[in-house]
Amino acid sequence: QAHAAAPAQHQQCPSSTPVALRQDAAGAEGACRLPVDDEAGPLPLSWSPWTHRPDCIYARSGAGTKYCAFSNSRHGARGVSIVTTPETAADVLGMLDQHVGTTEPLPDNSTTGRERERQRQAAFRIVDVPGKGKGVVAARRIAQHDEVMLDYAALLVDMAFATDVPAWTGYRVLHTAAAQLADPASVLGLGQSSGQAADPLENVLRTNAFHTILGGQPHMALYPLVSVRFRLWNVLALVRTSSQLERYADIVSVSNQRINHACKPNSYTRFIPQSIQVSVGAARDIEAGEEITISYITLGQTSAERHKALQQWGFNCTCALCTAGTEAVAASDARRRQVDALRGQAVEAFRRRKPYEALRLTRQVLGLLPAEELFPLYSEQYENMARIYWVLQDMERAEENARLSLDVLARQGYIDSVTPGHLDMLWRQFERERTEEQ
Ligand SMILES: C[S@@+](CC[C@H](N)C(=O)[O-])C[C@H]1O[C@@H](n2cnc3c(N)ncnc32)[C@H](O)[C@@H]1O
Repeated sequence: QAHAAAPAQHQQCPSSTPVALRQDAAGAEGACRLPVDDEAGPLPLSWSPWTHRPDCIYARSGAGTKYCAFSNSRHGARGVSIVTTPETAADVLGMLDQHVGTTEPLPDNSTTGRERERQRQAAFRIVDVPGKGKGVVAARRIAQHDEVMLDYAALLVDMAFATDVPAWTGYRVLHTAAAQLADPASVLGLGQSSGQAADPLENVLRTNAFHTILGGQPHMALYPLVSVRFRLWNVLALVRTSSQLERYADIVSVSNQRINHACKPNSYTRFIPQSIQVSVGAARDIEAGEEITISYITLGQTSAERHKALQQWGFNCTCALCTAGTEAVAASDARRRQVDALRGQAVEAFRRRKPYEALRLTRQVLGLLPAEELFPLYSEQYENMARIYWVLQDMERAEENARLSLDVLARQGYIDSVTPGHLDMLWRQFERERTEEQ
């Protein structure tokens, strides 16, 4: 209620991006969305654009903090449900507006949306992959940086919800959120690699959720197509009710489309906060029939480090690199250790004001990256080259490398295109770093 009374021109919505930086209409007008909860009126209009009346519970502690299930069953392909506070829900409406507007046609209902979806679908198909269950393979050739798939978040849950709410009612709200999706099976049918938690939906979250910031707050998010395991320690301490199990028993077995892990993945994921989507892009050209893979863990680790990291996630990796012969694995490990060491040495040399040494070391790193297919590191290394040339006042080479760095980001979709504005931002950043160092 507090922000309803504030003068419109000075308003800043509670936890969201400052008004000046917001692209959505509500932000531009300086008007904050009013939080709605279960006390909103009985008519759909009162809780619009949510398609269901919010189902809310109070947190165990805290001055009347409420969490509710907010659903719009028409968002994206299968609806979206967000279990969060009314304030966060109000904040994220700006993001969802592009897709949840009650008068605007939804992208997936429009001809172009359907066509785009059809083309995307045509890029991959789901097959059985020996030793890994289901997997995703390219149905046609996919060029480097082309989008392989684009997925909407289906279920988002505030991280604090898990520990803040009483278990039984917590499960109720969670299951209400899932049931209100246009396609509840897309979430409830996701794999559960552990039966550790009492509730099946909790296991699904533990197995598949991405960490996503929403309205400034950490949330777990399920993107059913992309769905990647994400370890959540002690997040949900909730219990199952047998009636919920019965209700879902017939849909929990539905199979889903998901991407397996590889230690030299051919694809990468990118979060699109404006629409709460995840996009999967090709890190290199992918041939028809090749399995689409992403990395579940930090890229560039050695076999022992990867084994340890993946053990925590509950499986032994059988990707091409891990099952290559002992010699190939040892050679890869040696290169990875070298990349790691050289990156550190280059930074250290630069810090000690030895730019030519830093240049030599960075060039060596760049030379090792293709063999290990560590694509995300290209942008960072080209930026370092630009930084060194900038210090050496060789602006021609600085710009050349800055463009290479930005070009990688543009091809990954992080920026629309490389503009002089982006170059200026880099120069300003280098300038700031120099001032801070002095
Ligand atoms: C998010 S799911 C991926 C889809 C899964 N294959 C399925 O059929 O539902 C993650 C699970 O797939 C399997 N998996 C994924 N990548 C693997 C890999 N590189 N080696 C072995 N198993 C893998 C593991 O069982 C893992 O727990």
